[in-house]
Amino acid sequence: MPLLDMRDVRGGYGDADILQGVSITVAEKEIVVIVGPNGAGKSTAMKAVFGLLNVRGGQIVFDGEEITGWAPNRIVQRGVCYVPQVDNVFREMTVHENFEMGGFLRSGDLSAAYDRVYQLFPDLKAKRRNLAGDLSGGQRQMVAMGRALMLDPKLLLLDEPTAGLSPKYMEQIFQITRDVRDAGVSILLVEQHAKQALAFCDRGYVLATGANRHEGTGQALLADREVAEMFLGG
Ligand SMILES: Nc1ncnc2c1ncn2[C@@H]1O[C@H](COP(=O)(O)OP(=O)(O)OP(=O)(O)O)[C@@H](O)[C@H]1O
Repeated sequence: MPLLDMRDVRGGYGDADILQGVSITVAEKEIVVIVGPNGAGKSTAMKAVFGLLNVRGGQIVFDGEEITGWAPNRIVQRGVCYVPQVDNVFREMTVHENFEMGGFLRSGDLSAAYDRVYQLFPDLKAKRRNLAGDLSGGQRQMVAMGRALMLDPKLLLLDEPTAGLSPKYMEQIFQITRDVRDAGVSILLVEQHAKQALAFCDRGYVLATGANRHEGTGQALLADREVAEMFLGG
């Protein structure tokens, strides 16, 4: 049984359905990427998992329990964390304070959680007293991921984590995403950099106009002529 099983989900923000039947699964310790043209509903599909959408059809099962219609705070408690594309750090707080905020919902000793994030993001250790707003875009993205990881999620949702980053930082974010997976966390991410993301993920989904269009291993999708011609720029 997959960790996340989103089946035939329909829904939107107001009355109109943006998702017309989207099905996505993520297995334990798997990195799954959602790609597709602008406005395809990639971010919306991810928001549906996190309870940010009016879901009007289909169902979302996480770790054996149906979470369709749950509020985000309850979904967080169940083990899913979401890193939005923008405004994902407290800019006026230090790196360490951002991590503290991340751990706020957890009780008990957080020292192991701090050790883990500083191990994953060694660059941030030296910058732990710097304001998050003063960091580079790539480092801010790491703060956002670290803050989410303070909650020790089973599934991490990343909305375009490499948006606006240089190729060097993009590769670094992908590498860190692998490290996070190797530490036992499953990952679902939305990516604009479709080629690079398909090359790095385990499995991918191509969405178009709010519905599934293609799915397969990253390598299979990269090798698919139709996917290449229609979605990857030939
Ligand atoms: N908060 C919102 N309220 C109303 N409509 C929205 C909202 N967010 C997105 N939409 C609409 O939903 C559709 C799908 O948007 P979504 O952001 O999921 O696309 P996407 O595939 O992630 O593309 P992009 O790469 O452009 O972000 C678009 O038509 C968009 O205008």
